Amino acid sequence: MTWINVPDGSPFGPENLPLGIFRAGDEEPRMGAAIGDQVMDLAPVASAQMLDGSQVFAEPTLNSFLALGRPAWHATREWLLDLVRNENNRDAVEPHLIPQSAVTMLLPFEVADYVDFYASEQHATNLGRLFRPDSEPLLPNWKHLPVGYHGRAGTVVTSGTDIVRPSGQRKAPADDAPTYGLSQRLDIEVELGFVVGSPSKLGEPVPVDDFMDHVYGVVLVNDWSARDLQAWEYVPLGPFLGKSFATSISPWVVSLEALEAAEVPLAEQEPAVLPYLASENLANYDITFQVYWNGQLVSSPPYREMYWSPAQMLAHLSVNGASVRTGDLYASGTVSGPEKDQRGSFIELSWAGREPLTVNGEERTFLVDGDEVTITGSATTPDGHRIGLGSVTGRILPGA
Ligand SMILES: O=C(O)/C=C/C(=O)CC(=O)CC(=O)O
Ligand SMILES: [Ca+2]
Ligand SMILES: [Mg+2]
Repeated sequence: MTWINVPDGSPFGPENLPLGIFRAGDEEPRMGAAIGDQVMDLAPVASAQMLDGSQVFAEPTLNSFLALGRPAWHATREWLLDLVRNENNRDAVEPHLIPQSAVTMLLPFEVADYVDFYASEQHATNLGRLFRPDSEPLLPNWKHLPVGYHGRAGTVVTSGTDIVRPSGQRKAPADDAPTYGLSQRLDIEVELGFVVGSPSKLGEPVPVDDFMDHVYGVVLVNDWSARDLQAWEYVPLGPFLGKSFATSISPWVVSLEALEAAEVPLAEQEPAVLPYLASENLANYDITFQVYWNGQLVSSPPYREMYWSPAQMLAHLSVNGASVRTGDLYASGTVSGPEKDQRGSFIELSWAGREPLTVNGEERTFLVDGDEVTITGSATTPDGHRIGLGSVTGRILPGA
């Protein structure tokens, strides 16, 4: 409950309170919390209350806040919950509520390192069938470790950024030689991204049970993928230019504390994992995404079906002693469920172009210039409230 007007069905009810960076007019960008259709401007509220460390709310990225760690994240959440629940705060807060329509949302944090996993069994099986039709779809390592690769942090962009169609080398199996040109198989990947707050030390793996100490929250991710570039370049070192041209994230970072109400146990893993990946407390999130292609709903991938938990991903990416930094982003990998209308990429939805979709009356396989894709996602908790992640959107511009 809250004294603030929150429209029915809003992704940003009073239990959620995600954080982001907004710009109002020509003022300096700073931190805000989403509540209903409004942004709470945190810096003036915190400084009027002489809150300890209130200067972090005036910064143009979340990084300083993220570096504070779990006790401070928790205290901030308690403070925000009290602000929105307790009507005594109305006079202090109301002047600092700004309509979201009046602000521009920016990239919420400076991305340190970016890692992309491959944690959906359905997606990995589908892509195995499409990319490697003559072998077993799941490679022998897949159920022993969360497969991933290091991506390009500098090309992570915020929702609303236009995506220029990339060029590169392509060679279909039937072609004699590679050619250079614009990607003809531009695709999306629906993913959940985990945002690291507290760093770890070089040489010290992060134990699987320490996930909550390091990860602050989540964002929506669209890992744009040029399938023709990818198919030719990826053996044996994995994705490179087919993925690195742009990755879009949503502007609001939803805290793990808010998402806790939507936790579900991880499904049993068979074969059993090695001890550094094992824990009694492995959880997943009951989040459902929606994919809109030029406004038409084409898929609803379910996160709860993911094979690897985010805690296992963090334990694995640091097990060799690699440290994590404030602002690291690691993405789950494409989220695909068992049903056709739960697939998280167009290569799967159109079965590599062989089974076109009908989008607003037109046949579609991969993205054409001018197309716009919007991904939304939310969890409904057992007590019936909704924790929304907002949306991430991007439009394809012609390449040069
Ligand atoms: O199976 C492959 O060769 C590669 C598949 C992907 O596109 C990898 C990827 O980006 C990971 C993911 O999003 O699940
Ligand atoms: Ca991906
Ligand atoms: Mg990408």
